Amino acid sequence: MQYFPLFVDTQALRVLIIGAGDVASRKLDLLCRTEASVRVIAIDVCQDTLNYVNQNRITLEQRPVSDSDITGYDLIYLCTADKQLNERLASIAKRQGIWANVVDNPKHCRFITPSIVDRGRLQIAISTAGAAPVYARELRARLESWLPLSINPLFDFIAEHRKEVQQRLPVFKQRRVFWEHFFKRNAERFDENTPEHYQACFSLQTTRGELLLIDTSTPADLLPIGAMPYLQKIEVTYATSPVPFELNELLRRDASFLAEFDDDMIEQQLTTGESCLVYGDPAEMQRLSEQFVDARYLRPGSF
Ligand SMILES: C[C@@]1(CC(=O)O)c2cc3[nH]c(cc4nc(cc5[nH]c(cc(n2)[C@H]1CCC(=O)O)[C@@](C)(CC(=O)O)[C@@H]5CCC(=O)O)C(CC(=O)O)=C4CCC(=O)O)c(CCC(=O)O)c3CC(=O)O
Ligand SMILES: NC(=O)C1=CN([C@@H]2O[C@H](COP(=O)(O)OP(=O)(O)OC[C@H]3O[C@@H](n4cnc5c(N)ncnc54)[C@H](O)[C@@H]3O)[C@@H](O)[C@H]2O)C=CC1
Repeated sequence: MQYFPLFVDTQALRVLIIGAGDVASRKLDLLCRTEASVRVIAIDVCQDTLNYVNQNRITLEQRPVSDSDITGYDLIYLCTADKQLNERLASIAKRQGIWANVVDNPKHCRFITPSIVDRGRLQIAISTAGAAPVYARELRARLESWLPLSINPLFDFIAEHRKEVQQRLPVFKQRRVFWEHFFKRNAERFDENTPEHYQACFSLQTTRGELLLIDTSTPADLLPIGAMPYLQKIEVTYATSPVPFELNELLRRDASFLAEFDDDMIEQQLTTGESCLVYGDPAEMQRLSEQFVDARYLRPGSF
């Protein structure tokens, strides 16, 4: 990974763009959506750039650039069609510790501009490490047609309710399960049902069944004493190995046994509020404990 994606806070970010042609104006369109302060220095200025000046979004100096302009910024975009000029200014920026983007030369770029899907709080940045910007653009177009417009208010809704979820569900794992359920139920759209889905996930959380995992290396007499009440709640036991007599004795008489199952079956059972036990080899139990974030993996000393 030569280029590492990160998301920069643009409040108080100072940006300088040299050049105001087509390419500069594409970078400007992106930057003007942010909270950064933007200055442009260029000899010829396209209409797009002038529009931003008229809206007081940017400041413009219509003149040739000089070396002394390259100071006091966080980011600089070098967008003239003069390769040598771009490179010279990039090396000045480098000496000053300013991050430069040279539009005609990735080798001199401290960072590159991704193709961006901008949906409010949801931002998707795509890069091909400079190999194929047109592919990045086409992938963006596909993602844009796939994501519903209402994804913007959805993420505003989520951001507004994040605190409430933290307060109502004090355990980290509960919150993770809550949000997993929420996205499964509500998907990516925001409509009149979204608040209902949100509320329903709180009650799902409380009625969801317990998932217990015991591996074949744990003898029944070494199971933690605190696990006994949970074992008594088990309605279904999924076992890939024969369940030892001593463990069987700890389970309810009416619990059913199944030797064949998959993750979806377990999930369905838990969602309907039934508690399950899975008994099998340690590697499989480890996998399940990662797959089901709310599982209790019972091992000696685990309570
Ligand atoms: C390295 C990078 C540096 C940077 O600019 O930050 C860079 C470099 C160069 N681009 C060139 C050409 C084109 N670039 C585009 C388009 C985009 N270019 C963008 C980013 C980047 N371009 C960075 C890498 C991003 C990545 O990792 O993929 C996008 C994503 C973002 C944006 O610019 O806003 C935007 C799509 C936005 C969108 O629509 O979503 C088109 C198509 C078009 O114009 O429609 C063409 C013409 C077709 C072609 O040549 O491929 C040339 C050759 C110039 C020449 O030959 O003279 C160079 C220089 C070189 O490769 O040496
Ligand atoms: N990174 C990218 O996405 C792409 C990069 N390019 C490259 O970007 C470069 C710019 O392309 P365009 O915007 O089409 O060029 P352009 O010629 O339309 O614009 C150049 C701008 O630089 C200004 N400029 C030139 N010399 C200057 C100086 N000494 N002081 C101040 N301003 C000066 C001009 O006044 C003009 O505003 C080209 O080298 C092109 O190969 C082209 C396509 C995509």
